[in-house]
This record gives sequence, C-alpha cells and structure tokens, in this order.
Amino acid sequence: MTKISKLEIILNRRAGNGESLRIWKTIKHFLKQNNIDFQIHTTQKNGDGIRIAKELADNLEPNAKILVLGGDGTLNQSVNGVKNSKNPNTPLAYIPAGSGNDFSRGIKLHHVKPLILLQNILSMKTPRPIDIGKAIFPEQTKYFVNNIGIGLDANTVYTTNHSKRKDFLNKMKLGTLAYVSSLVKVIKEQEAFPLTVTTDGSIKKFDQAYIVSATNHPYFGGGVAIDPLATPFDDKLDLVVVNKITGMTFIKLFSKLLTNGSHLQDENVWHTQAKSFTLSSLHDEYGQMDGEELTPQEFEINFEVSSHPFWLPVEK
Ligand SMILES: Nc1ncnc2c1ncn2[C@@H]1O[C@H](COP(=O)(O)OP(=O)(O)OP(=O)(O)O)[C@@H](O)[C@H]1O
Repeated sequence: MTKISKLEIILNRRAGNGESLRIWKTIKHFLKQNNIDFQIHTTQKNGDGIRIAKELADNLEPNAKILVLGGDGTLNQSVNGVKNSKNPNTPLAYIPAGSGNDFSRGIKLHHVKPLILLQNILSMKTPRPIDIGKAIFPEQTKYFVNNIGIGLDANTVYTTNHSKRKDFLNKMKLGTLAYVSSLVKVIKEQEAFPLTVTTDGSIKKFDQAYIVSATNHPYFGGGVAIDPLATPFDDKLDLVVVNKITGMTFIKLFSKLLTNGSHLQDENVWHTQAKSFTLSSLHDEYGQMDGEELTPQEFEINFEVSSHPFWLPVEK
C-alpha cells in the first residue's frame, strides 16, 4: 500500500484532552499490523513542536513523511519548525486530534476518520499546497494555519485557556461551548481600541475596533465561522474587523455570526481579502495565533499569504 520508508510522528499527548492518545493507539496498532516503520517524537511542553519539526526537516530521509498528531497549536508549531529548517518546503501530514481542530474544519477534512485519513496520507505521491498565513512582527516572523486575532477573540482564547470549564466541556465534546461561554464573560471587559489597516496602498482607520481577525479560512474558537467567505485555496488572506457595539445591536450581530454568517454584511463589520496587508494598533491588546496566546502588546504586523505542501487529501 505504501511506498514510504518511514513515518516520523510528532505527537502531543495532551491535545484534545486525551483524544490524541486514543487516536495514537489506533494508529500505532495499524502501523504495526502493516509493518510500517515509524518513530514517535512526543512533545513535552510548549515549543517542543517547533524544535522537533525543525530537527526532522533538517535530517529527513528520502521517502520518509512527517506526520503531526495533535491540535491546531501543535500543527502551528510544526509548520513554524519546518519553515525555519534547512528544508522549509518539507511537506507535513496531519491527523487532527485537538479540541478545536479549526484547521481540519477549514480545509474540509473534519469528518474523515483517523485511520482512513492515515491510509490516504500513506498512499499520496504528491503533497497538496494549502495557503497558510505569514505574520511579520517587528522582531520575528511567524506562520499560522488558522488566524491571528486581536481584541475580543484573543481575549476569549486567553480566558478559555485559563478556564477550568475548558477541560470539563472538552471532555463532554463541547469545546465550542467553552469558547462561547468565555466569550459571554469577556464581552463586557473588552474595550474598543484604535486600529489602522493598510492594504494595496490605501489606509483605513478604525477608532472603535473590537474584534480583529486575519484569517486563512472561516473558523476560529472551535468552529465559529468568523469569515464564511475565507478559503485556504485562494492565495489570499481575509481580514474581518468588527467595531465595538453593545446591547441589542451586539446580540443581533452575534446571532448572525452563530447562525447564517450574514454578519459580514452588517454595517458594523468590515471585511477584505488580499495577498498582503498591515495591521497597526498602538494599544496593548490580547492577541491569539491559532488558538495560542500571544503576549499582550501593541501590534504592528505585516501579513502575507504563504503556502505549504501538506500530505492531506483535500480538494479546492
Ligand atoms: N506534553 C505536553 N504537556 C502540556 N502541554 C503540551 C505538551 N505538548 C505540547 N503542549 C502544548 O499544548 C498546547 C495545546 O496543543 P494543541 O493546540 O495541539 O491541542 P488542543 O488545544 O487540544 O487543540 P486545538 O488547538 O485544536 O483546540 C500547545 O501550546 C502545545 O505547545
């Protein structure tokens, strides 16, 4: 079935509150039964995914494939590790095993069973290019697979990650509810902030920005479609800016967001698609990248669409 010599597996055992370990047991059984050579590389802490992926990409045997088993955070780290290696175009295979799994939802892989996906990955001869985002900060460059958010969305990620309810609700397979319940909590706390967007030479200023999402595909927060028009196959990034609104106006907008995606047409929402744009906010704000917290800071980010080859059976 397979022409590969070896699978180098990056495993985050903590991803998905144990879901990754359950999937790993099934996969290990399959690999052993089919005499497929593999080596497991387990992350122990934040940042290990970057280091391991870089080392693997630096030294990968011909015909070996790197397989990432974890959530969006582990995939983000693996992409960044590979991009910083001597072989930045080393393809990555991915089996989603996190709690949010927004990347797999965004590329429409969400309902594929892990063993079916594994067999597809093993039989692929050519990797598929999928858009990713490149964020150039003043002192470093980061790649993201889902989105970078500033403001309410990021504050919500921070609050969810620090909430005891997250583990409980994830165990109940209610990860989206954990996100939404944190969102309800931070709606009152999050203040509006000034934002400048530069795209294609034109400047747009917002005095009352509240949710800012530079996104590669529709989803954040474990399935909330902040940008139903975004696709990771158009060689563009999307940007959504929502102005601070309160009361019934917010509730109406929020229900559009959660139901039919018509929030993009709302007068309080601004949306664009471009190959590159710059965001600048001279105001300390929460930030998130692929569901992981960024240190609260004044943001000055140049965004560019980029691409990475993936061993993933996806179509445009
Ligand atoms: N052994 C470990 N113990 C604790 N944390 C780890 C370990 N290995 C990796 N991590 C960290 O766990 C965090 C969460 O990982 P990941 O995003 O893959 O899972 P998730 O949060 O369940 O999924 P998703 O992002 O899709 O919701 C990442 O920041 C990663 O660096």
